[in-house]
Amino acid sequence: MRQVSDVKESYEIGSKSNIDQPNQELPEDVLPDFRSFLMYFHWECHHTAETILSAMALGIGLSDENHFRPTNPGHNNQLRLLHYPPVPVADVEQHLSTEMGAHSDRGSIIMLFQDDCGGLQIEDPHNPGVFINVPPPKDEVVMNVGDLMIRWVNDALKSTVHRVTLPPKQDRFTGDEHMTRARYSVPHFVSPEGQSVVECLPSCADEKPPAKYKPIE
Ligand SMILES: O=C(O)CCC(=O)C(=O)O
Ligand SMILES: [Fe+2]
Repeated sequence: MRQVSDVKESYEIGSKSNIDQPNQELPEDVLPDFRSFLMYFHWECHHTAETILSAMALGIGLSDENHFRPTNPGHNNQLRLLHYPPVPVADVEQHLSTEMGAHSDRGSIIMLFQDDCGGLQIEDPHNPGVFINVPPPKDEVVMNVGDLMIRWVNDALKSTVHRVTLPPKQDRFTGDEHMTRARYSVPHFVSPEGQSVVECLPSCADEKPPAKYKPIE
């Protein structure tokens, strides 16, 4: 079997109340204000996520727009800083390395901030195996539905399979060595509390379609 390596570096932080995954703090004198800014940004992202979750609750027909708040209070969220360092374009074209392989994210919803490099793709839900470019929107956030949310809503929403690959051809490399440009992205993963039971919402299941997934904790 040929090994395909994912080439990236990441740093993650979450709520200080998450004692199962304590933050690995950088010393304050190494990057002054880094910690406090990241904590501020983490909670700003969560507040925006709460608004999105409220819109989703109304969109799927719940009468309580705050339905997802008690199970998603933010203490199990993760803010991930991602750096995809330059790699030879030929390695990616020959499938010796990839930026990030195809996957769906686990939690409730995911908000993704990215620079202008491009390379993010989603799988066409109607054509498995066919990937579509998601051009980097300026000053916008890309939002994905996570694997736990689809259990709540009984597949009324889909969790998006996505991957990161080479940017479009005209912008694929820099320099004589044909290296990719460094890419930076910041996903914020919103996940339910560890003790929450994720089970099909009554309004999303009747005989047609019945609940497709068992409750999980
Ligand atoms: O870097 C990106 O644009 C996507 C990151 C991602 O999908 C992830 O970290 O799960
Ligand atoms: Fe992802």
